[in-house]
Amino acid sequence: MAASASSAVNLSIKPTRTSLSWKLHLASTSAFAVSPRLANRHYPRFVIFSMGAKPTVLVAEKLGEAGVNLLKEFADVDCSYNLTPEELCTKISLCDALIVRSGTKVSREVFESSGGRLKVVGRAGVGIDNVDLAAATEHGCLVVNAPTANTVAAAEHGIALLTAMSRNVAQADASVKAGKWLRNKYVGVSLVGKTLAVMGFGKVGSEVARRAKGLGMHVIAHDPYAPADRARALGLELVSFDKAIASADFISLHMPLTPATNKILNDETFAKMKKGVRIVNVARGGVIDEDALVRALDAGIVAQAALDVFTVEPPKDSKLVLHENVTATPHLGASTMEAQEGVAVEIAEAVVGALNGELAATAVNAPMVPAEVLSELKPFVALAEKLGKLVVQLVAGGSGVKSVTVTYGSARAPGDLDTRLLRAMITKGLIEPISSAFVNLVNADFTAKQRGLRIAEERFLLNGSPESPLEFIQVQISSVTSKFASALSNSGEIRVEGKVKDGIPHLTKVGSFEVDVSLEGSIILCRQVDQPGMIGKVGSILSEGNVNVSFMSVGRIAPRKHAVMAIGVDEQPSKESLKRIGEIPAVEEFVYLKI
Ligand SMILES: NC(=O)c1ccc[n+]([C@@H]2O[C@H](COP(=O)([O-])OP(=O)(O)OC[C@H]3O[C@@H](n4cnc5c(N)ncnc54)[C@H](O)[C@@H]3O)[C@@H](O)[C@H]2O)c1
Ligand SMILES: O=C(O)[C@H](O)COP(=O)(O)O
Repeated sequence: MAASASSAVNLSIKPTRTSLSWKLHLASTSAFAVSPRLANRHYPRFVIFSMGAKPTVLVAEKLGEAGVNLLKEFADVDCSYNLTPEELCTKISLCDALIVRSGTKVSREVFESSGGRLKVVGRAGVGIDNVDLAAATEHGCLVVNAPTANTVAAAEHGIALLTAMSRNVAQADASVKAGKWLRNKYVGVSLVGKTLAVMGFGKVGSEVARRAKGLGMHVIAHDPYAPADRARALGLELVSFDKAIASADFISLHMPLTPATNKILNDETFAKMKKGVRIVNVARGGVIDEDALVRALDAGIVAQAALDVFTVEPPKDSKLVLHENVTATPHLGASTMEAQEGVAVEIAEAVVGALNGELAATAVNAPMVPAEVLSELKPFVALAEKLGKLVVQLVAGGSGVKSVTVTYGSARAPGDLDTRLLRAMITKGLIEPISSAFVNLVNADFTAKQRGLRIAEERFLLNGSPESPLEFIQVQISSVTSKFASALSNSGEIRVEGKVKDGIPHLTKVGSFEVDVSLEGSIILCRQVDQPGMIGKVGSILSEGNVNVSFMSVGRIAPRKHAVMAIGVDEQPSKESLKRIGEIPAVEEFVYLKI
């Protein structure tokens, strides 16, 4: 894969930020006290941590007690319900995490108002259409949800609405309470033998399908992304959208609200349905054009509708809700005691895990990297960030970094190496030293794109054992000038390469020079005429300046020609020491790099 140029971005070198703010990096220990139950998980941790204080979690909607208790073991928990948007924006700057259900709009303003402190939004449920995901990602805020605990509750509510609607339970109940006895008016329709089209064959849809089959219905499903074998396993057929809506006696909606599903039931699609079709919606109100549904009900195309969800919740002065053939519930799909306890625990664990650095399995806007993959990539993650940091400091001020190529040398088969994490850390290394941006796994790709920085990845397939995921990582920046000309490869790119040795990241190549210096502390790269006494001269200047040398390595093209010396230093040399190194006659160029 070749790197291709994209729009220019001029990155000026600024001092590296000291991180009083949250950091995203791998660490073996946790910054926060964790409940024994959570501490038992042995994941490498992406610590997004503060300075040892307990994090603050704002719970903005009622959450099951078990979840709140779990959060309290780890964080200061502020349960403040029914906040206005303005109150939420004010409070959020004091919070590290926010937990909501579907009733709170987590808008761009919320992320902007957080001043960078908000690091996790937990959605205690499935649908994340009330969270501005793009804004979350841009602000480096992880969004996690609780996708499984309310599935059965939602499916049961779907079935409850289906059966209640077909037998007019709600309308009949209201009439009895009004003192009427209308046995002829409320004659229903049977379900057995009728065709039910399940639209969206995911978690809830498949549970509804299973239950509807138990009621003797003929079930078909439409889902462009569902595997056919999952449908076959339940003994039903996946069909096209048009076939589903045209052949159904009942339609049950179970797809997420996305730009593609927004108002997917509209005048045009209602016109294609069987006259007298009945519709259940426990997904999201927005998948139906509500005005069109009123028209379809009035025209008798739709005989009845049972709705748990609405475009605007709660609906106001809604003709639809008041329609006599509509049964409405106030978004109760997930509202069983069992589901709410389950969701609360599921989201509390996800939020605590995320605050504590684990890559959440239910992350919505970040790659989900399995724990085993994380574990084996851990030393390479550190290498990736350090190489990124190093290479960008080799760029001469004023050169715009546009195009970076990362080459992974590995004996693993292509496709058997998940590089998203490594790419994110290289991006972090490239961007953070030269900007005030905070880059993490969530926003790395976005931040790179926003800066017009294109990062192309290549694989170099090595012979040998694929036991280790990687042999080396090489990072190249093209179309720039370097402040250390020896870092340029023969083809003119700034190039550095590194390996992991005994678990420690090492720099092993600079331009065409082989070196070997551990990437701890900082580094002086120095090009000189290869001659005796050079190591001693540089070493004594550093020791006179009280700078401890941790590592030294010389790479040369041929004896007595040019050599590049890489010196690892524990302390930052003074300007005077650096000046004296530059004045050694055989030294042709040198650079001091912070890592
Ligand atoms: N009423 C409630 O209280 C309640 C409770 C739980 C879930 N929900 C909602 O139910 C919906 C489904 O939840 P889930 O947990 O089953 O989600 P899911 O992700 O498991 O399933 C959604 C399915 O919809 C499919 N889909 C996507 N686009 C589609 C399209 N254009 N046409 C047809 N299918 C499409 C997906 O492939 C997926 O299989 C979500 O909108 C969720 O928010 C509501
Ligand atoms: O998407 C969901 O999980 C459901 O719509 C439930 O929403 P709720 O948590 O607001 O009940």
